[in-house]
Amino acid sequence: MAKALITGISGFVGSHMAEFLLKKNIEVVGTIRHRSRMNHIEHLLQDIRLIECELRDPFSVESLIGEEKPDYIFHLAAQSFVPTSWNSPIDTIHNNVAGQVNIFEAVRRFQLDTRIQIACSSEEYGQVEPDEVPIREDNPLRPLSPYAISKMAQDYLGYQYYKSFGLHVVRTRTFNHTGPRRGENFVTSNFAKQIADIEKGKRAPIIYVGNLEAKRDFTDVRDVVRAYWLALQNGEPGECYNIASGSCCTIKEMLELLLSYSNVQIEIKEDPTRLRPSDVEILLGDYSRFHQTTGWTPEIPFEKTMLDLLNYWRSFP
Ligand SMILES: C[C@H]1O[C@H](OP(=O)(O)OP(=O)(O)OC[C@H]2O[C@@H](n3cnc4c(=O)[nH]c(N)nc43)[C@H](O)[C@@H]2O)[C@@H](O)[C@@H](O)C1=O
Repeated sequence: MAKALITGISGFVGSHMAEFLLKKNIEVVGTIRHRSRMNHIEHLLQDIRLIECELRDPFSVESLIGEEKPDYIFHLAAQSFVPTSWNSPIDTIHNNVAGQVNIFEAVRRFQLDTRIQIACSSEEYGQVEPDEVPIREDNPLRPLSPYAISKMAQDYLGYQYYKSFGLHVVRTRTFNHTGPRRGENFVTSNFAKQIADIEKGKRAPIIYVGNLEAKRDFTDVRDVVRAYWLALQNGEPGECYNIASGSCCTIKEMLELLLSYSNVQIEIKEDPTRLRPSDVEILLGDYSRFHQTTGWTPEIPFEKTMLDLLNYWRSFP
């Protein structure tokens, strides 16, 4: 039986990745930290193994990799919220970069032929010119946040460890993704939760928003984890691939879709604290390189993703 290690298994994507791999009969081991919340993976605890590991600590990572010797690593653990990266830039960069270097070094030390997927991001493209969409992998990277810098470093470290040491690293540059369990800081989940709370009478019928003009390309998380699996089956080591839906909408259009699923009358109000020092205007991805290599296409329509997300928040008392 093949064995997969998922870093950040208790997180949004990690929990969906674990579900996907278990259905494929892969043995699943995941890293958690002492303060990790377990609510996303409670239903899986019988079928997975959890190991406490601080990825920033090289000793912790070395003993984990040496003990487990996984066939696959899905490296999903990260500080992934862009606004937090302005408040704690060094922490974001250190967390995201050091954790990954520790994994690479441990795989190298034990001379494993582990296949490693690393979760890079469309945020790396940053400032995109109107004639550059849909964005291809060879577009210049013009990062606009410390988070984007941390992901560029992860991305290029993946390239470098492949070139220097032959590590089997596949770099997935994923555009926005969402679905049930999405953290409530992120815009889709934040708006869905506000609507669900208004429906329950827990708050006044006013939804607070930030920049509604930004355009984003959303993929369902369940399509994304399938892409990560295919990246390690058929992806070229050292290569980077866009994972995207190939279409985008404004945040306003996304909000209107969510509101169309609700019967309550809701007022929209801008909350200035939700505006960012600089916001990426448009992210629209061309995923043809990944499609040609793996045959992947996104399958779940955006309308279903957003309804599932709203119903997820409605399911809480
Ligand atoms: C690919 C990339 O995708 C994600 O990064 P993100 O695009 O920053 O995601 P988000 O959901 O925080 O914002 C999306 C857009 O929505 C705007 N927006 C408006 N109003 C609110 C609002 O009220 N809250 C938030 N959070 N955003 C708002 C906000 O200004 C931005 O333009 C992460 O997964 C990241 O890890 C990643 O890699």
